[in-house]
Amino acid sequence: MITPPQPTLKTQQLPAHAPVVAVPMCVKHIDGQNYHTVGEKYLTALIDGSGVYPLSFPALGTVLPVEALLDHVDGLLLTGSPSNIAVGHYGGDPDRDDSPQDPGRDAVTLPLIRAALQRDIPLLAICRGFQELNVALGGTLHTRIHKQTGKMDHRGSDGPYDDIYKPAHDLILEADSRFAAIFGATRITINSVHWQAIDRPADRLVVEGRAPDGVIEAVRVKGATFALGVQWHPEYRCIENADSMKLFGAFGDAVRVYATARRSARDAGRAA
Ligand SMILES: N[C@@H](CCC(=O)NCCCC(=O)O)C(=O)O
Repeated sequence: MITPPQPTLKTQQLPAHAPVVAVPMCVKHIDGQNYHTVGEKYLTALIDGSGVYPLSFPALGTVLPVEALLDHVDGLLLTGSPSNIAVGHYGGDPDRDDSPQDPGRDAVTLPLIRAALQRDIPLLAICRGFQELNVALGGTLHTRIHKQTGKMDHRGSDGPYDDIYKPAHDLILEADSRFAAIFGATRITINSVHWQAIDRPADRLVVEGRAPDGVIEAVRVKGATFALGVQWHPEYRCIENADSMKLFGAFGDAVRVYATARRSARDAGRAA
């Protein structure tokens, strides 16, 4: 039995014109109805860590023009989720029979990632979002890392939350990587709450960090101003972790630069 979710962390007051970051939601089935949800810790991490407004976006990609969303936002955050990307999107081995699926989310995030990268919108992808980034760009996944010879068990415990998201292993970063520059270090300690992981990284991804067992944990999109993916959970109690605040702070800085340019272009269009 998992103890109730962590208490809502203190959230700062944002300036009126703080930039806006889109956060695609997941579909949960409760009592026969669909609910569109997002974990609160991602929202408070954007507010407290990045200084931006989160804008949750429903997983209705088959009826909503997801690309139109990008005309109104300054960044994209792809959250984690217990659900897995449908294997059909990357041609991998059959997933476990009881693998939780979320086709509604798949239908939004995979095209949204490609569209955001075409516009060079700042993007931060976390856990499932990290895996979506790889699949959207043509990469593949392992569906059960703990079954791989020589790999650690990267799954979280059964609770309570502080145990699930406790520090689990080191992250070893390439010395010349964007992440090493953000953290000011080539080795940090991270949490781990995932069954799956990148198998073949997409051609556009630079692998910047791995776990001690070689599992890919940090990637950067080649040629993008700010498009980073992480397999761990920096959003969890973000304000209590210096490395997490550095990562969300760097994301917020990139979003503010993009927002300024977007507003200037919009104002110039109005003046014309
Ligand atoms: N289902 C995938 C991705 C794991 C993941 O995103 N875990 C987070 C769960 C809840 C949360 O913190 O948002 C896998 O198992 O690899």
